[in-house]
Amino acid sequence: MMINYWEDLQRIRSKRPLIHHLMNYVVMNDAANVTLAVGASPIMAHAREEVEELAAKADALYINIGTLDDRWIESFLLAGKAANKNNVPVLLDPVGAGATRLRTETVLRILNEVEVSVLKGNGGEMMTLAGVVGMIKGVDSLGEANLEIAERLAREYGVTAVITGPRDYVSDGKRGAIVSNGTPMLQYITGSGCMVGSVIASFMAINKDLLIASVEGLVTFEIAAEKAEKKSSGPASLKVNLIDELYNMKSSDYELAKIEFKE
Ligand SMILES: Nc1ncnc2c1ncn2[C@@H]1O[C@H](COP(=O)(O)OP(=O)(O)OP(=O)(O)O)[C@@H](O)[C@H]1O
Ligand SMILES: Cc1ncsc1CCO
Ligand SMILES: [Mg+2]
Repeated sequence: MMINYWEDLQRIRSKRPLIHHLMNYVVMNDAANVTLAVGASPIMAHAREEVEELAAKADALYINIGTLDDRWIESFLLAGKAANKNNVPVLLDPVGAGATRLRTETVLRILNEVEVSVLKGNGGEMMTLAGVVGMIKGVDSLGEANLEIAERLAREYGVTAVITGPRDYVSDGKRGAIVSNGTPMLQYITGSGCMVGSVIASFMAINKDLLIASVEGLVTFEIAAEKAEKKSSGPASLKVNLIDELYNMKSSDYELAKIEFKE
């Protein structure tokens, strides 16, 4: 499959799509910086009084349940429905699904009431949603998934499923892809999963093919992370260098893409 990574990154940079985030408090600032570094325009807003207005005008909506409570949950649903009404693609990150009943039930409620375009979580979260218990500790995954689980989730929930981890598994129910870029040091930055969501959402804003947009987001973020790691002495410098590498991405960097497609 031919993917125009560089052309699509240029489209993000020239269009500067608005990415409306309902992003957890832990990662809010980093997600905004990552979104800017790829060339899109972030807004972090979760007040129930404004989310419908913003989601309706956004180029993509990113719902991340990381620091949920009653008010946030109301806003997730309002924003998601407003996005649906206006054909704005929706990415859902089910942070900590399986860790508590509230998280699992909230994700299922959103999937039921909102048409989610891309469902992206780590192995434990996504295996929980596929009915496999005990694979999550707080927000951390206790195991790696596989392409079959991604395909099952895609079919069951009518989404493009993205499962992150040492290898990332992507499926739209028909086509599948495995991305093997990245570095283990990403596990030591809180919110690396949340941040890759911002990059995927930026590609979703300019590419209607959700499987390809997901792969483009994963590959872009993870190649930047590989380059950043070479310049870093630990997680703190990795995070700073990662934002720089996203900003400084070159077309030749995409030669590092490690991707396998399954039809
Ligand atoms: N062992 C690894 N090797 C290479 N890349 C990895 C590894 N583990 C995670 N990654 C990459 O790190 C990013 C985050 O994935 P991960 O599954 O750790 O997310 P997460 O658990 O949701 O993170 P967070 O909750 O901190 O946001 C993805 O781009 C993933 O591919
Ligand atoms: C650590 C943490 N806790 C809630 S959200 C979050 C960010 C990583 O998922
Ligand atoms: Mg996560």
